Amino acid sequence: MLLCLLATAQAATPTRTTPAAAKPQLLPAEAWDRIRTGRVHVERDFIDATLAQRLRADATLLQERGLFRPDGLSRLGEAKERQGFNRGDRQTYAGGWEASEGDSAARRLLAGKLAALRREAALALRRPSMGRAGAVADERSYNWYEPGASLRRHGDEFHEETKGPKGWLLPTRRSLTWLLYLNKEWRAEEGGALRAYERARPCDHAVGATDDGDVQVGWVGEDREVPVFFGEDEHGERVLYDALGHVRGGCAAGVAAPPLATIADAGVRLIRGSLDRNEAPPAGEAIQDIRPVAGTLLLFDSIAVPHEVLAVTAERPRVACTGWFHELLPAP
Ligand SMILES: O=C(O)CCC(=O)C(=O)O
Ligand SMILES: [Fe+2]
Repeated sequence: MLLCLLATAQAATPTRTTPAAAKPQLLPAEAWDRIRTGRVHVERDFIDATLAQRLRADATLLQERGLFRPDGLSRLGEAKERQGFNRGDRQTYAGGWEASEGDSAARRLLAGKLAALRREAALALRRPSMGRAGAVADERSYNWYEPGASLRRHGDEFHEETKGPKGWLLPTRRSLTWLLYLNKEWRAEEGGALRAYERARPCDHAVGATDDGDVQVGWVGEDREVPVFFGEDEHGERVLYDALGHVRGGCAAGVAAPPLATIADAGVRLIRGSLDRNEAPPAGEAIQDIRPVAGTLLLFDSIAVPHEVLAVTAERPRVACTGWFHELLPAP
């Protein structure tokens, strides 16, 4: 996390080689290149139709048993129960993945496949702590959207410094987002697309965080996108710096949680997860809409890619299985 990072930042370029044992098996090498440089990978038929059908039936049964809770986009610092979510919001399964209720065997099958995916991702993306089963948290759940429901634009993870009192509380953070859809023959007219906001211009660098764990907070660059990270140098000064090693802002040591907008140089485009009401979408983004068809897996960096779920216009619910692979945070 320290500013020997200016040297390590360079190491995050695509010149690295992947060890022979790291040969991707579940996904092609291009998938990991896309994800590593801040794009969404879409893998159709990650699970077969039989398992998708079993998981859909399982989610439906758990929903009928009242085990889902409305769970829109939480505002940091406010208790979820007080945020007034209802069935017009996304609902998530509130029981455990290992619960004996429903088709636990189908859930176990998926868990096995996801564990293999996580190991492969840890090697291919060089995020070693993500590969440690048991040592690092995994989140997974079912998501349920009644007709009309949607999920506003958001990011899945942020720099701890920007989380207020919730920052630095946990030993891990979300590293990689996976979304697996369960909707049989879902048509475009049925809405509910996952809208991803990728960078319009190409990026040649690893996004999300440096090898030392400094988390990405923005982008710079003219023709190509260069990620900007936030960390501390050896004197305790707070520094924004890009993947090429250039300082892009900062402030003196001892300033706790400085607002990034006040310490970033003018050219830095800070990552915007959720937007304020009436706020125009940030420049430099490209929209990608993905239909949530059964068996389709989406994978992307949890920090670099804001996204939303467009309103479901179908007369049936939209069902997904979603989660995050975590990695260890460096000590604050
Ligand atoms: O249901 C989906 O497709 C996306 C869910 C999501 O973005 C989230 O839970 O953070
Ligand atoms: Fe999300």
